[in-house]
Amino acid sequence: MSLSPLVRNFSIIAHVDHGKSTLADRILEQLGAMGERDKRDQTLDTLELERERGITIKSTPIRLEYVRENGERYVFNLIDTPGHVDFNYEVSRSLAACEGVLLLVDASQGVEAQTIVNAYLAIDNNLEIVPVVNKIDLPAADPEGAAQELEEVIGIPAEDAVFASGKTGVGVPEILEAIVEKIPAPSGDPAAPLKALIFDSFYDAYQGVILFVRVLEGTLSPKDQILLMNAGKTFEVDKVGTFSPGLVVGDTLAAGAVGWVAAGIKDIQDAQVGDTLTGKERRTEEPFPGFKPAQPVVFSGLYPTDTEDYRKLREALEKLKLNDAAFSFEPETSEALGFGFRCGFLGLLHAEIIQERLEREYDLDLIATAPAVVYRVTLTNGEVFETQNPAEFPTRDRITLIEEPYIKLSIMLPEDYVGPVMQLLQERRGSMVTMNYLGKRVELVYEVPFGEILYDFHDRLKSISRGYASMDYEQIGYREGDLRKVDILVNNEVIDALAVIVHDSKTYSLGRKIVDKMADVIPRQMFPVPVQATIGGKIIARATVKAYRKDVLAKCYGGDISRKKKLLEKQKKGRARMKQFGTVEVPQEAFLAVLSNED
Ligand SMILES: Nc1nc2c(ncn2[C@@H]2O[C@H](COP(=O)(O)OP(=O)(O)OP(=O)(O)O)[C@@H](O)[C@H]2O)c(=O)[nH]1
Repeated sequence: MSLSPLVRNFSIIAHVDHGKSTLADRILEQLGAMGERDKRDQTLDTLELERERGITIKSTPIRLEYVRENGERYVFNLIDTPGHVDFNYEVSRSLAACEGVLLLVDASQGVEAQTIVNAYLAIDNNLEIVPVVNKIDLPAADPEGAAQELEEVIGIPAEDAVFASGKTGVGVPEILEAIVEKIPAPSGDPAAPLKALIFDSFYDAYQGVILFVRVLEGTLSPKDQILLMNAGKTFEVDKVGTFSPGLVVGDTLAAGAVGWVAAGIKDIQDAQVGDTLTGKERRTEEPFPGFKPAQPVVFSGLYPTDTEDYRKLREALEKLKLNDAAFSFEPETSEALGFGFRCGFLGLLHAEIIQERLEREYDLDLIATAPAVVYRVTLTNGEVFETQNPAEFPTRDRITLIEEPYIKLSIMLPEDYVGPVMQLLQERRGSMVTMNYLGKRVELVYEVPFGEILYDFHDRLKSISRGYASMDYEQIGYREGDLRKVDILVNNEVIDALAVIVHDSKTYSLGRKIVDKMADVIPRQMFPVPVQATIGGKIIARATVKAYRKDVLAKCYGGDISRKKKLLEKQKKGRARMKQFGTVEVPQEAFLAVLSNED
């Protein structure tokens, strides 16, 4: 007998801050899943950093029991999804493990950029959508307006929306009923060959990698020999179980179930999100479609400020990597910064999180170089290679074609700010795809080079729109770009770690800004320090860090001109020696000078 008719697998999706965690907690509370011990705010967000930043990074499913008024008992598997665009692939895999979603919209904010993107992820996965207009307790709430927007923008009938508040709990019983009524039970044949989708994983020091899986077909039990189809590796299952919250050991997981598997997997690279489990002998015909290996798209160099910390940094990176298939690092040497690592991330937030964890949890002081995307370069000899390290960029005369990654960016904003935001997008080399009016709000869809939004785009967008604009994006592949490498020289020496790749139209303005900013932050030396920006050896901007002027003449009250000359001569020599032997201290700020390119 299969239990699946009484199972509901679902997820909650929403724009950031629309109240996903709060509502999830209220549902947990109503279903009695939160013992006093666990009753902290927002059980679903686990990492300390997640709490502080108020965002969800790792998905943690929870198994709940719901008893209807007529006595029917249901098992709800609530699968949480990360709340940031860097992790959209993880979101899409978590959704693939569900039959339905609660789509939350803040009643005072209405539909935002991430509401739309998430709703489409759900539609692409053929999921049933239960629309929920949340935070209706707010004085500024306009539940009907928000429901209407859902209908206009996404095509979900306004009358289907459940009005609720995660804060007061109103509407939560209706949501639970809607989950039973609208979201289909999982299907799948428990007797078929095993087919299970990995939608998340983490590394446990004792059991190895723990896989979070949705069983689509067949059954999974301890001692089973399994094959990870994309990785091409086989393992023996140690334990399986469910979530309650926390890992609870069970006997088997049958078609329709959401649970976890431990199979002595040591390397998280072997068990990537999106891969399919099947039997080693009795295989399913096709893996679950849409597998994408985790691939870093943003790169930055990380160097210990204290060279003694190199080993400590390596060990910390290795530990973080155990738990994060999407993070990569390899040793790199910079003439300026010494020994460090070139690290790859899913996006800027991911980069910031890892850096912060290194500094906090591993007590490391780091210098991070400006983040860069992956460029594709075709050389005159026909060779094509990808590089994300400006220091490795070939010279102009060896290049026939440079391509850069593009994204499709959607922005929701009040119509009053459309002009300035369009101007910002133009500055960032964006081209418009569509513009939709929704009452007093507008959805702008643009195609923009990814490198152009890496730095301060989001902050600028927020400040231009007084915080009202929201954005989301997806990658759409490579396009030709007229890009140049700008080198930065301090004291006439190229500082490799400061090189940046920039569009031809921006080389002069960016070069100017970088050298000015650097001249500002580099401490004064005993001699003047030139800071220059160059392209292919040609200087395009220059600034000088002024020297301290030791007032050697102060000692010669008037008096002898030859003595004055001698002193000045002496000072000049001293200066030359300093230049020769002295090293200029370049502070971390200078490495990020490129980031403040919009001042
Ligand atoms: N008035 C009111 N405030 C709410 C309600 N639900 C959430 N909030 C507040 O809205 C803010 C965001 O809530 P969260 O539950 O953290 O939002 P979230 O969608 O989980 O955020 P992410 O995890 O970043 O996606 C918090 O300050 C909550 O206290 C509600 O129903 N009514």
